[in-house]
Amino acid sequence: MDLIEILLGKGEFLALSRNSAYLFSQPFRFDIGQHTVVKVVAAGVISFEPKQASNKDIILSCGIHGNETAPIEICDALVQDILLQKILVTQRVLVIFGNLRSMDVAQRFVEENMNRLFSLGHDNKCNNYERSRARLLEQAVENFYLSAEPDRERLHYDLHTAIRTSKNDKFAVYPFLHGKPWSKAQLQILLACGVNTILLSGNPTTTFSYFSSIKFAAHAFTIELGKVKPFGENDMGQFQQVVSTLRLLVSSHNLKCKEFAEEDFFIFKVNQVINKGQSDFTLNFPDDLANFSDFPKGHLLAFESGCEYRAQYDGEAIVFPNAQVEIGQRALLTVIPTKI
Ligand SMILES: O=C(O)CCC(=O)N[C@@H](CCC(=O)O)C(=O)O
Ligand SMILES: [Zn+2]
Repeated sequence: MDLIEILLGKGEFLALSRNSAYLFSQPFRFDIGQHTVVKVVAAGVISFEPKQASNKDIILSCGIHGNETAPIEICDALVQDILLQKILVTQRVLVIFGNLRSMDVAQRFVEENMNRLFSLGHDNKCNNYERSRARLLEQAVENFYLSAEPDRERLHYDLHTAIRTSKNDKFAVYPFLHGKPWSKAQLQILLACGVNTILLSGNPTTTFSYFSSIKFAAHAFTIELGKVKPFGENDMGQFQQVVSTLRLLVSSHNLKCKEFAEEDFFIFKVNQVINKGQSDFTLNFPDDLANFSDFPKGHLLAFESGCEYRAQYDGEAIVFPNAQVEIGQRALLTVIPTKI
């Protein structure tokens, strides 16, 4: 059996990408039935294009951090079902399994956090797996969006899970839009996915979602789906809404969502981005404290030589605390409630 027959017969694109990446060293394409063109871009990168007219270009990425397994399992099952003709795409879809090597070692990354490597330009001075992979993924995104008409709707949902538990279990980071309006229609899609908590970012970042947002005006989000678990240990019942909504999104012409209502959401804006400046950076709360735990004004949140970081508002909450990051990288976000 050749590779295309194996993909169409078993649908195991991710397994082959991880076990036999050499099979995907050159791009290739094939058809599913009479209706869909499949383009295999590289190991872990595959697109599906309906032959009939469509109006959306949708990117679903996962595994940018290799130990965030629930999104990887969700996208793996989706790709299998498309290849096996259990789902018929009606929109152009690019599915990206980001950091294949870090999946193998069940780590967030091998050498460097890939989600700090986008929009950096093609600087080859320091090279490693994550840097070259980030460049490949940027190129795949560019090719995917630019090979269709520009007036189509572009979406990019970059699916993650958080290192610790979260009081608001599923939440999305809305990248900084430089003054452009937030899309309420997009928030309704997120709500249909079971994501009712939104963090409005106030600055440019080097994340994958910000890259697609700023460079291609895509509706892009980092979407956090619960807490990191090893492969096979996710309770997939927790993801029914996101699974069914993403499947509808790629296989319908017009996903119907309910009307926007502010009270359906918890909206926060980022108040402080606290970067680790010294090796002795310390968080002043327990390792198992959940994301979105809040503090009174003046409470000491973290400290390091020469610096203290305190809550500036009553009710300021912590998100993504991580004292183990490299010096210079984000070790903590604080957020405060807001409205849009
Ligand atoms: O739980 C954590 O500390 C990190 C989970 C995660 O990977 N989050 C993303 C957020 C990206 C963004 O701010 O848009 C990350 O840290 O890369
Ligand atoms: Zn992540």
